[in-house]
Amino acid sequence: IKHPLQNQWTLWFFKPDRAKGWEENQREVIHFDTIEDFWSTHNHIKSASELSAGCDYSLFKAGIKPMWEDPRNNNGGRWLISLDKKQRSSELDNYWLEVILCLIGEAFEESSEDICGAVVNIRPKGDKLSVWTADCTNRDGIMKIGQKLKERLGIQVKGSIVYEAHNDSMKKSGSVAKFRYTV
Ligand SMILES: CN(C)c1nc(=O)c2c([nH]1)N([C@@H]1O[C@H](COP(=O)(O)OP(=O)(O)O)[C@@H](O)[C@H]1O)CN2C
Repeated sequence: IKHPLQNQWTLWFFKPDRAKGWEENQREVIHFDTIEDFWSTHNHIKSASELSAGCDYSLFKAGIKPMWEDPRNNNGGRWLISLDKKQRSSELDNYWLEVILCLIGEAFEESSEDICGAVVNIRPKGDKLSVWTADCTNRDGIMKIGQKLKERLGIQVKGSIVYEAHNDSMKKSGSVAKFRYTV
C-alpha cells in the first residue's frame, strides 16, 4: 500500500497569459495524498528553475485556492524568501523541494494547522519562495514556522525572511509591502 500523508495537497501552475484574468491563469496540475504520488509527480514535472519568467508553482492544502481571496487565506499572510538572480541555478530547486517537504511532512508540529500552502515565483528580478499561513495575528505560530523554515533551508542571515499580511500585500504600492515579523 502507499504511505498516506496527513493532508491532501493540490499542485497549481500559473502561467501569465495577458488574454486571460489572473485567476484563470491558475491551473490545478495534480492532487496527491501519498508520499509515493508526491515523488512520482515531482519527478515528472519541470523543476521550478526550468519554468519561464512570470510562472509560479503553488502547493496548497486540498480545497484552498492559491490566492489571497480564498477564505482560508484572507486573514493570513506569508513568510517571504527573496532570492537573488544567481540563486536560481544553485539553490532555488533545493529550497523549493525543502519547503514542499516541510509542508507535506508537517514539519511545523502544532503550527502545521496554520499552514495553507507555499508558492514559488519565477521572476527576472529575482525568484521568490513563500509559505502562506492562515492567521496573520497568530504571532507565536508564525514565529515557530519562520524559525523552522530558516533552520530547514539553512538560511543564517538574520532578517533574511519577512512575514507580510496579505492585506498589506494586496494594497502594496510599488514592490514592497510593509512586513509584520521577521526572524
Ligand atoms: C484574484 N486576484 C486578481 C489575485 N489574487 C491573488 O491572490 C493574487 C493576485 N491577484 N496577484 C496579482 O499578480 C500580481 C503580481 O504578483 P506576484 O505575487 O505574482 O509577484 P510579482 O509582482 O509578479 O513579483 C499582483 O500585483 C496582483 O495583481 C498576486 N496574487 C497572489
